[in-house]
This record gives sequence, structure tokens and C-alpha cells, in this order.
Amino acid sequence: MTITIALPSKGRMKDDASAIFEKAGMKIVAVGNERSYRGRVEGLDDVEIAFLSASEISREIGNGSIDFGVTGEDLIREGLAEADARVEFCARLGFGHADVVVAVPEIWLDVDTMADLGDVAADFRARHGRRLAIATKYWRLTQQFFSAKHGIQLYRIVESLGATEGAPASGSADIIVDITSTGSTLKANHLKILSDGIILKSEACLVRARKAEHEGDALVARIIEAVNGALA
Ligand SMILES: Nc1ncnc2c1ncn2[C@@H]1O[C@H](COP(=O)(O)OP(=O)(O)OP(=O)(O)O)[C@@H](O)[C@H]1O
Ligand SMILES: O=P(O)(O)OC[C@H]1O[C@H](OP(=O)(O)OP(=O)(O)O)[C@H](O)[C@@H]1O
Repeated sequence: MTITIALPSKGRMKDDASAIFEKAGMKIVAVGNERSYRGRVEGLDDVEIAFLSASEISREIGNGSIDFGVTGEDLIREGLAEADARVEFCARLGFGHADVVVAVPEIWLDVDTMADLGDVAADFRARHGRRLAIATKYWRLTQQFFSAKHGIQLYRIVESLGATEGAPASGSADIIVDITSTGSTLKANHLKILSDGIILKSEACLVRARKAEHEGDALVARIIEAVNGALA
């Protein structure tokens, strides 16, 4: 059986992902020219490498068209319902760290926790004639966190495709859910993270699509072991 591993073809995770595989004794070589989207692993004939974007990797692992992938935990949990049933997190790779957080305007002095935000959401319609608006591209994570975890039901999600942190200042939303690493974008936009507003601490992970044919497959076990060995 051929095993397909998808690695980021571009973006912030690309170089670190290839480096981990190399350290694990699986040197990646491109098939064809430098810009090719296919590769192989030196010395492992039954492994195929597909170079895809981090978000494509999360989608392809969900539909099982690849066996392994390297991508952010946030993209897996946002992209897939029942992520843990469909995907095994085989290793946390120690790069691509970013937190998915709830942030509100700094001037909301009385709002420091999700409970405070729940109170604001409950009063919002009476005060402003509309529901609290949350700008995000993380629909699933936001709904799970607000509705399922904190019992906050009175809000509206405004889809954001970029510059999410600018939404409160521009008036298109009241608060945001987005990714942060250094915190400088939040700061520049006068937003603060709620004290219990960290939805997910994400990093790059080696993930495996849960497939019956992987059971007892020596190559599958070897790949997981080698990557974990490189991290030790
Ligand atoms: N400062 C950051 N901003 C955004 N994402 C970050 C940051 N730091 C780490 N990441 C992680 O990087 C991953 C996204 O990487 P990147 O933006 O390169 O990929 P992509 O989503 O495939 O790109 P594109 O949006 O161009 O398709 C996510 O898992 C995210 O958690
Ligand atoms: O906490 P910080 O270090 O300021 O990082 C957070 C910001 O970085 C990312 O945007 P980026 O400009 O990288 O573009 P992207 O959204 O296209 O990835 C992300 O969407 C945040 O806006």
C-alpha cells in the first residue's frame, strides 16, 4: 500500500515541516522540478509526498484522500466535525504556535471574562437593538466555545476573510475570535484577550486519517515512530 503524506507547500509551516521529516531520517525530494507539487522520500519507495496548503491538508485528511498531513491543530478542529474520531493527532511538532482567542475592545473595562461577556450578550439587544456581533473565520470553534461550553446563545457571527482585528473599529462587528501569536496585531487594534478566552492553543501537528487499512501496517507505524523520535 502506498502511503501519502501531505506537507505544506507554502506559508509559515513549510520549512519546519520538511526539516522535521529530514531529522526523522526521511529526506524529502521533489519529483520533477523545484516547483513540483509531488515528492518522495529518499529510501522509502512506498511513500508519496503531496505539497498542499495548510488549509487544504486539513480538508484532504478529513476526506481520507491522504494518509498523513502536517498542519495546524486549529485548521483541523475548525475544518472537521468530530475531529478526534476522524483524525489521530500523532505528534505535536513544536512550531506554528498560535492561540485562537476571544478578544474585545480594551475600553470594555467591565468585561474580563466569558461570564462578563455572557452578561453583555444577554443585554445587547435591549441596549443596541441587535445581537452581539463576532467577527471570525473560525465558525465552528466559536460556536462550540460560546454555545456549548459557555452557554452563550445570543450572538451573531460575521464572517471575516481577513483583517479580522479591524472589525470592531470599522463597526462591522463588536468583538473577534482570531489567531494570535505575538499579540501585536491585537494590541495595535486596541483589543484585549478575555482571561478565560483562549479557545485553543494550536501548533503544527502530524495527523493521520483514521483508516482501517492502517491497522497493523508497519510503514504507518514507522512514520509515526520516526517523527516522534526526531522530536525527543
Ligand atoms: N501569526 C500567525 N497567524 C496566522 N496563523 C498562524 C500564525 N502563527 C501560526 N499560525 C498557524 O499557521 C497555520 C496557517 O498557516 P498559513 O497561513 O501559512 O496557511 P494557509 O492557511 O494554508 O494559507 P492560506 O491562507 O494562504 O491558504 C495555522 O494553523 C495557524 O494556526
Ligand atoms: O499575534 P500576531 O503575532 O500579531 O499575529 C496575529 C496575526 O497574524 C496573522 O495574520 P497574517 O498577517 O500573518 O496574515 P494571514 O491571516 O494571511 O495569515 C493572523 O491572522 C493575525 O492577524
